[in-house]
Amino acid sequence: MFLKIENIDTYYDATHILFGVSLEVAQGETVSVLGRNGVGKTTLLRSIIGLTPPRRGKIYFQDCRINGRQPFQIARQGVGFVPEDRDIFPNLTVKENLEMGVQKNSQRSGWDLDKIFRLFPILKERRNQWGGTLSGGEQQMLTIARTLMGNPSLLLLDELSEGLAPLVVRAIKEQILLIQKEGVTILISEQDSSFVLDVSSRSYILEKGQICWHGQSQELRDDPTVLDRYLGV
Ligand SMILES: Nc1ncnc2c1ncn2[C@@H]1O[C@H](COP(=O)(O)OP(=O)(O)OP(=O)(O)O)[C@@H](O)[C@H]1O
Repeated sequence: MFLKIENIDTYYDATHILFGVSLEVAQGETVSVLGRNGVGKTTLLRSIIGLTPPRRGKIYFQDCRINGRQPFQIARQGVGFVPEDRDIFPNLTVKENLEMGVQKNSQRSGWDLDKIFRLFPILKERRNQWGGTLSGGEQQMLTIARTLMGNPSLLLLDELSEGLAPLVVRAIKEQILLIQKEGVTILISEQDSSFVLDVSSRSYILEKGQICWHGQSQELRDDPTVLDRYLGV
């Protein structure tokens, strides 16, 4: 299995957040993690990248045990994390921000400035502007693009659509579909199911730090009662 999470428990100090979470993502697949505010979606992604390592359980990436390794080591192995808070450098230009994403000595290749600019034409237009002058949606695209410059084979996307206008969300959705076509495996956390059910083949629903449902995204699209129950939409 490409990514395999076995029975993890994650804490912030004494606060127990994830309870025996297990999840799998196959190579080339896009999987979504859905759940209301505060159920532990971000914590799950932070557990994988090693920012908040689980205290119990195991995480395997490409059959290597990664929990216990440092975030930079996990990133070097090919896991890219796009955090919720659009973590760009405001005082660097768009092009410089992208260059910061390059991982030297990486065995993986595929993404360069030309390819990124084909996927995100707006970033090409803005390439000499300061990162801080971009709109929220453009900053979100820049964060995704910078992470792609590190040639991740697994991309962790945390609540991309938060606070963005529907038109921007639609553009980002199209970009995710193109990133999938490049063979990147994606795990995406979202509160807004309408956005992710169209891009993911399978979904997991988190409630109070536990997986309470998993199955085909199609099932959630066809039967809104499950979403009603767990997401209250
Ligand atoms: N650094 C921290 N220290 C203590 N508790 C935290 C910390 N970060 C998050 N939490 C708590 O952990 C729980 C899970 O938070 P998490 O951010 O993983 O949820 P989420 O599902 O991603 O929700 P959101 O939509 O708010 O990001 C919440 O109750 C939150 O208050």
